[in-house]
Amino acid sequence: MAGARSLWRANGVKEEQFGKPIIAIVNSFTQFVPGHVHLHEIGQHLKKRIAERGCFAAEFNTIAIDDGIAMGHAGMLYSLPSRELIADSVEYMCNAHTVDAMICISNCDKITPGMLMAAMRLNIPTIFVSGGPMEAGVDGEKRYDLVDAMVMGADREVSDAEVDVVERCACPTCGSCSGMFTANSMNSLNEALGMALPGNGTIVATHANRMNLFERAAERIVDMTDAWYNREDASVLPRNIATRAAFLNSMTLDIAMGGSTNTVLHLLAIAKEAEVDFSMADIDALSRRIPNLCKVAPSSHYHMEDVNRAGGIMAILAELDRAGMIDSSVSRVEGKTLKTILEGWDVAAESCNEEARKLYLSAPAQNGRNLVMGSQQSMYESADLDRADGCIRDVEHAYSKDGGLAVLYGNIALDGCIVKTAGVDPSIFDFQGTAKVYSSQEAACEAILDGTVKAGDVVIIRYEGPKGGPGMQEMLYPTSYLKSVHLGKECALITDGRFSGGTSGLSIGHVSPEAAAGGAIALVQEGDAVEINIPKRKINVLVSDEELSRRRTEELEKGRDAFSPVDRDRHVSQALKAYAMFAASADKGAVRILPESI
Ligand SMILES: CC(C)(O)[C@@H](O)C(=O)O
Ligand SMILES: [Mg+2]
Repeated sequence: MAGARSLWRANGVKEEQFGKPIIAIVNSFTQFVPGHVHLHEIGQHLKKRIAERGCFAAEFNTIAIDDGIAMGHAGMLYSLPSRELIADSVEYMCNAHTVDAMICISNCDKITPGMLMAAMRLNIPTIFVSGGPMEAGVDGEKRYDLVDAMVMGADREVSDAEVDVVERCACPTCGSCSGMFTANSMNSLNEALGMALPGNGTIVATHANRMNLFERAAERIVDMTDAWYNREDASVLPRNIATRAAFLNSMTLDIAMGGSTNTVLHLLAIAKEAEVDFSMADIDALSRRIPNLCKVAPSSHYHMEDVNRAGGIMAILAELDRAGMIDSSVSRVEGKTLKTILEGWDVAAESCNEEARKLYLSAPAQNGRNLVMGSQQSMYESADLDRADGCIRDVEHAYSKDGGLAVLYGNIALDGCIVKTAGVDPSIFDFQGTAKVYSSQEAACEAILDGTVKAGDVVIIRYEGPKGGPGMQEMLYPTSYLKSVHLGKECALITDGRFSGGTSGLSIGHVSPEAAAGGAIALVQEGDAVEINIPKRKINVLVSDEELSRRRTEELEKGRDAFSPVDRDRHVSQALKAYAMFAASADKGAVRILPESI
């Protein structure tokens, strides 16, 4: 292979680096996404650190889509499919160049899951480190985030001048938007899965300790390659870290935090790549026994920086561990069990180490616009260790005994659907209303804003699933608009599409099978009564089985046009059609399923 070696020399490989593992720095830097805007130089910085340890590292980039910018127009069709594109491109680059290990620099919504899917597929030593959360926006005593800007922007009772103030302050720094939105949910889950170091989900992007985290991850990946390639220690491989027990831990954390509903989709997809048996039935079972220990925006006034001050993800895992709700014998990227890591990193434990105590005091600078990673060193004066009334609660003082997510089943969701109960007012846990049916997000938004949707309605948005959209749009606008018109507690919304982590209210998504795959959500008619009962995990359109099957026969008589929207004019590109052709419904993670013959 003299040719390849010659080219590696031209890439900068030194004589002494031949024969040693090649480590890919899989970066997701882009200037289109504030969560990634600060990642330009970090890749090269890590390359130097890895070289100091004797290995050759080479950087490549993945794409990254900003859901908040893509939202509300046709751009959102591309967001979820970009996850598969990211996974594929990492596989292409790594396999084409026979990469031995990866350090994955992710952050926003689809990048962490896309890279995790690739890590499970490739099963080479891999460590993740995310770009970190954005600081919350500050206006006097008030804290704002992106979702506040969206909701207030459409609220007729909020003046343009007020909206302008919030728009300018809601997203002050680099990093992933500051609430428990999808990016932060995934980066927190990744910490619980064992693929990222403590602090990954919660240290703000601007803090010097975020830079330290990157450096520690670079050190660790060199040790991980040594463990696997020189000592045959397989415990550092992704599939030996992300085991079924680890997936259950990760989902448990999500339920305890009331994370974004997108995590369900992504964990199912990642588990499929890892060939781990993990399904909606597991999520359903967990949601019935895991309490809600932490509420973050949009479900409370707390932001990720407050979770960090309370001890971050390790503190929540430790509370869950004390109650016997997770399996802490799983191994992690540190090469240690979760139990061992919790001993050193749980701020509520006496055994907590000094490094951890300092890390969890990392604070936002609250100094206005700052796009530079690791550029400030503000520290909280004290930690939030109030487990009865603080940001993180112990099991005894849980926000609710039931977790923050629930899987509902019924005649319009035979394979299930998802609701973030942490964001639903308990007064509407049991809700019955009248269906108003729309075949696109746009049509539903119009109806909400022009007053067609009234108190007591159940807004059904169908043909927005993985196949039907295609791309399973994230619909923060209709759910935010319901709040803007003050119907947040008076209406429900049901869709085969999905939501942003910023969504709260009685918003039920991921209805499976989706309308375009023949799901009964396609058979709901305007004026039908719909019942939703969260404690009983039920969702039904109140028409008889005979009537539903009569409607199904009528739909099928349309032949080629059956189970497709009649009144929608939407341009779908070739690229999206290719995804739609293979996309499974949300209960399978919206992954592409190839025909068995291929
Ligand atoms: C733009 C948001 C809030 O990040 C959204 O994309 C999410 O999924 O949470
Ligand atoms: Mg999103």
